[in-house]
Amino acid sequence: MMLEIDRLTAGYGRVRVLHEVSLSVDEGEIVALVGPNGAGKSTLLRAVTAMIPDRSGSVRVAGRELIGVAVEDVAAAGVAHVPEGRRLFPGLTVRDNLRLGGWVPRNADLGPVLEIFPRLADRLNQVAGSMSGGEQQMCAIARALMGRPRLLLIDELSLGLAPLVVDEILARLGGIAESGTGVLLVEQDAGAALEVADRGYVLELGRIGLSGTAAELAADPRMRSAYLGGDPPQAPVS
Ligand SMILES: Nc1ncnc2c1ncn2[C@@H]1O[C@H](COP(=O)(O)OP(=O)(O)OP(=O)(O)O)[C@@H](O)[C@H]1O
Repeated sequence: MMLEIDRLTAGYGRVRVLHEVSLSVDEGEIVALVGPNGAGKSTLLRAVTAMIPDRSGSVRVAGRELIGVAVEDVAAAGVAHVPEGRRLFPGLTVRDNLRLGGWVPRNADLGPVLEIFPRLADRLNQVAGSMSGGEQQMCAIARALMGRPRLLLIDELSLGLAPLVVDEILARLGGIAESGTGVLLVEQDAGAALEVADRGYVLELGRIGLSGTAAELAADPRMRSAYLGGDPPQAPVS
């Protein structure tokens, strides 16, 4: 397993947000984590990356325990995080944003990430803040890939983007996973996430409510009525 979370409890000070959450992401697998606002999805990503100190349970990446280690050790274990809102350096060029993502910036080879996001190749000298939202999201994911992570955590990829742009970016995740990287995708847009994911989990009030393959979740009546905009299950007509 690339990521194995076992009974993770986490929160902020005395407020517990996650309650004994267990989930996994295999090598080369795309796993969607969906659920309502405030369920704790971003908190789960922050707990994996050691950005919040109040954690218990187990978080293992490629077999290595990350509970109790510091943020820099998380990066060294091969975890990259694309946070909500992208957090690019808007005044720096695309090239410099990408180079900052490499663990050894001076030696960073941009080739592999430009292959995944060719659109960035034409914009290397443009300042990141002047690009479209979709291009900025590509830049944020590309920056995270510069360290050749084993595990890529992406928070709200679709935030503020048009559906067609979201589809274009999501379509690239397959290529990233093909190289063996595990992808954990936190997404408000459950329908779009399940289209590219292999499996998924639904987080509700800090607990896993439902899980299964993407096809199972997409067909689940509760999932359809709550998150996929489908009709609620109908009573049988007598
Ligand atoms: N820094 C913080 N300090 C205290 N409470 C926080 C902090 N960040 C988040 N929370 C609380 O933790 C809970 C879960 O928030 P989180 O952002 O993880 O949810 P989410 O599922 O990602 O929601 P959304 O889809 O709206 O981003 C919320 O009740 C939120 O108010």
